[in-house]
Amino acid sequence: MIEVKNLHKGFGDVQVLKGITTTFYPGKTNLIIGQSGSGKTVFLKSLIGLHTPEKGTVSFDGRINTNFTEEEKQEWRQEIGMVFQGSALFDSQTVEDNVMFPLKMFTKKSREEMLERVNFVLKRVKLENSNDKLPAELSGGMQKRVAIARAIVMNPKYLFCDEPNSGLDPRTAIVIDKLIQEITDEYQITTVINTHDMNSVMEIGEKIVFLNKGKKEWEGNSEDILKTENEAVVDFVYSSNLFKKVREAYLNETK
Ligand SMILES: Nc1ncnc2c1ncn2[C@@H]1O[C@H](COP(=O)(O)OP(=O)(O)OP(=O)(O)O)[C@@H](O)[C@H]1O
Repeated sequence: MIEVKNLHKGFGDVQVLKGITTTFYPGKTNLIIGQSGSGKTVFLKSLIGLHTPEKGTVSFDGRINTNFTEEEKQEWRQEIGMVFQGSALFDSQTVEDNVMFPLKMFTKKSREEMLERVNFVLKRVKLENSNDKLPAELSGGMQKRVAIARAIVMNPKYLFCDEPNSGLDPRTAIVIDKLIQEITDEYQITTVINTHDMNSVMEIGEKIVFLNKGKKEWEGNSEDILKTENEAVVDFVYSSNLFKKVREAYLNETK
């Protein structure tokens, strides 16, 4: 569980996060949405310790990250998996080496043990028999799956994904979303995803936090978002005609 309390972060005179409080539970896909510039990336970076908040706390199962000793910080970092925009794989390394990288960095496992774990996670993302391929030989969706395999290879408690669907066609995007949701549930990971993708909001939004100008404007799940009358959420989420129609149909059905 990740508990965020009154989080503030600014740069110089510009206050970006203005007191955000929310809780992310294990086994749930938690989505952060909001307009460009609303503070989603700064928020995610503040959670993983890349930004230090001026005020407020982020606690990971009761442990406040800014209070960690150097040793505790190292341990905590190993509990975190990350999937970046554009996958961020090492181009010159094979799939196997990419996925094995965190194990080599952080564990003292033997090569056989590492390989066993790599093969396990590659199978989990349905990429068995791709060990020797280079990222350039894979489609965007497959690269994303390698990135997910690498993110879970250390068996993380927390998974952070920054725009995991960027650059993918809608069908592949849903496959990736579902995979993240399944893995989150299966291993009871606390997963936090920054997204622009309204399909993701509807498909896997078990908890959605809507940021507006650095504040938490609204939170709820994918069903709540269909019912909400919050103007800022409605303006943002239902700016497309398609989603407007989906909402109208839902509201008519549930009248
Ligand atoms: N390192 C920084 N120094 C100064 N200002 C920053 C820094 N990082 C972000 N900002 C500012 O914080 C604000 C929020 O940026 P952020 O990247 O979090 O938005 P976002 O919601 O992720 O946007 P997008 O959806 O376009 O990625 C912006 O006005 C940005 O210019």
